[in-house]
Amino acid sequence: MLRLCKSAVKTVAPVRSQIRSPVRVPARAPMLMSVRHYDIPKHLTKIGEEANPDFFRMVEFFYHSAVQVVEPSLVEYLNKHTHMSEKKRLQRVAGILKVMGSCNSCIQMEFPLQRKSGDYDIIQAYRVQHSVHRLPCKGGIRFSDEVNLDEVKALASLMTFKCACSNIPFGGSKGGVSIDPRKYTVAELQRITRRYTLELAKKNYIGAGIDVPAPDFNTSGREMSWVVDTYIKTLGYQDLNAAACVTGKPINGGGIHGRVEATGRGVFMTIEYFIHDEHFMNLCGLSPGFKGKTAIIQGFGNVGSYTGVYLHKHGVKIIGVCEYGANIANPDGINPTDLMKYMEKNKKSAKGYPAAQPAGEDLMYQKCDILVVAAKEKVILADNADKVQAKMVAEGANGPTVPSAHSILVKKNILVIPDLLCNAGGVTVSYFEFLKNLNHVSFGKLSIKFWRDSNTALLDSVQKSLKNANVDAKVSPTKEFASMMSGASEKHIVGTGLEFSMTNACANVAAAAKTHNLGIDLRTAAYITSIEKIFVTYDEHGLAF
Ligand SMILES: NC(=O)C1=CN([C@@H]2O[C@H](COP(=O)(O)OP(=O)(O)OC[C@H]3O[C@@H](n4cnc5c(N)ncnc54)[C@H](OP(=O)(O)O)[C@@H]3O)[C@@H](O)[C@H]2O)C=CC1
Ligand SMILES: O=C(O)CCC(=O)C(=O)O
Repeated sequence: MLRLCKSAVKTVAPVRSQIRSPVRVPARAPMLMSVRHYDIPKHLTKIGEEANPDFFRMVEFFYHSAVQVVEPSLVEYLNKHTHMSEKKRLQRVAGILKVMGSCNSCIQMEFPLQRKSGDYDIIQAYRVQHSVHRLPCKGGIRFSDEVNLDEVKALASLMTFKCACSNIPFGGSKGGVSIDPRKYTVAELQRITRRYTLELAKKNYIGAGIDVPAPDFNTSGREMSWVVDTYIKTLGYQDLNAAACVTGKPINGGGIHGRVEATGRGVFMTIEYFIHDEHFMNLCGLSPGFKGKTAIIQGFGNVGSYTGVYLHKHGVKIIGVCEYGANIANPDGINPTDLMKYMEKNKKSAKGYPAAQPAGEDLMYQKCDILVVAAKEKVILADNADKVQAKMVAEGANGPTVPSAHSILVKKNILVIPDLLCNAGGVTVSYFEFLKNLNHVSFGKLSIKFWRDSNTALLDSVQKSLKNANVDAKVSPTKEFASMMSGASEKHIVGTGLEFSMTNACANVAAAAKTHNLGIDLRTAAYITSIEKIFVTYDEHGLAF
């Protein structure tokens, strides 16, 4: 796959490993080196033009396209192995890139379910571990009648690159059960989830050190409770860390404050980062800042609704919401919290929402500043990308844009915040929940009393000093200090930890876009930051026995 073109000369930057600065990282001074040419694998060469490619092929294509840009600097990075010949270094780079692009393992299962009616269904389900370069692997479980092996492989590979992009030390995996949950009773869904978990446990595909699922499309804390309960009561009964076998659990079952809204909150944080970046705003033709901005949200489930809540809180007018079978619009703005309450009471449908008007099928293509796509994959295709009028697209969903559409959006100077960066808030807070479970104590619990006592003693001491100096004053904490006297709460730690992580990831991606002269193409930049980090791991740990 690698071909060496000795004649050409190009400037590229060396691999940056684990940039940790929470603020914008300046692009490194480029280094002079020879260009190598990396060929996209043959089976993917047409994917860039296909109208509706397979999902896994799509992610593979994005990965290999980014490799084409970054491969010379990976070769350069291996110059540090002075004992290796040039040939060996090239072989090592090619080997690492092959491993990184391949899927480690997949399981496909079929099990029976007796329906309430007495009939039997055969349920098909999957779990894919794309990368085990870090363990455990991490990725949600999706319930949808569209689930198939290709989709789960694609989603698992996205998890690999997503975790690396945000410095979350996990490999990538994903699970899916091929059912339409609306067609099953709650009791039936519980039996499906428990049987699925048992199959994962028997096949060694779940466990705190192995593979840790979480919620995704059509699943939530309820299903995660069933997962952890099944695991603890069966194969995990001797495992002290059994509660860490899944994240996104309700608080009472070992969950963490802030996971429910984490993905949407993270989507908002990425929009916030780029909307305040003058360079990228110039490229897409928007004025920096939230003032006067409008947004349309496609998919108002967990991710879309919380993204809306945070955008609204920061003054962005939500002028349209596209939901399955019910598009609604209001040029004066929709209140997302109010809409969430309405949908909760209205069988999760936005139909008939009184504070907005029904809108046509083309709502997604109406003029707005920010389009949030938060429903599912392959929504922006070659034949509708041209219709998108937003200046920014935030990919709350996984894989909403196919490669041919991605090229059209880039040509139109639309700033796309790519899925692997944009929706990483969920897995980030899942990581915090995982740590909480391994610690067997919630964040702050051991130090709260100490901080309260210590700060109270500080105020007493100031009061006494004033008294000794004959100053008659009552020392009392300000409202702000009073709220911090007991140190950081779990909620506070999760909020600030998430912000640190998302901002850092955005800064790394922005820096990679500049270093590699990618202009507005943040997707390639995001893949590059992930590839660089995973590459260093394989180089240091080794890749084959
Ligand atoms: N939950 C999480 O933590 C994370 C989720 N994601 C991704 O975000 C996306 C959404 O997931 P999540 O919010 O959890 O899922 P939910 O099931 O909570 O919400 C999905 C929403 O999208 C709607 N929808 C489905 N198809 C369409 C369509 N064609 N047009 C408009 N709306 C549609 C659904 O409506 P209806 O209910 O009527 O079908 C539902 O309201 C997925 O791609 C998922 O992989 C990414 C990172 C983390
Ligand atoms: O929270 C997690 O572990 C994974 C969430 C997820 O499935 C995703 O980011 O797509």
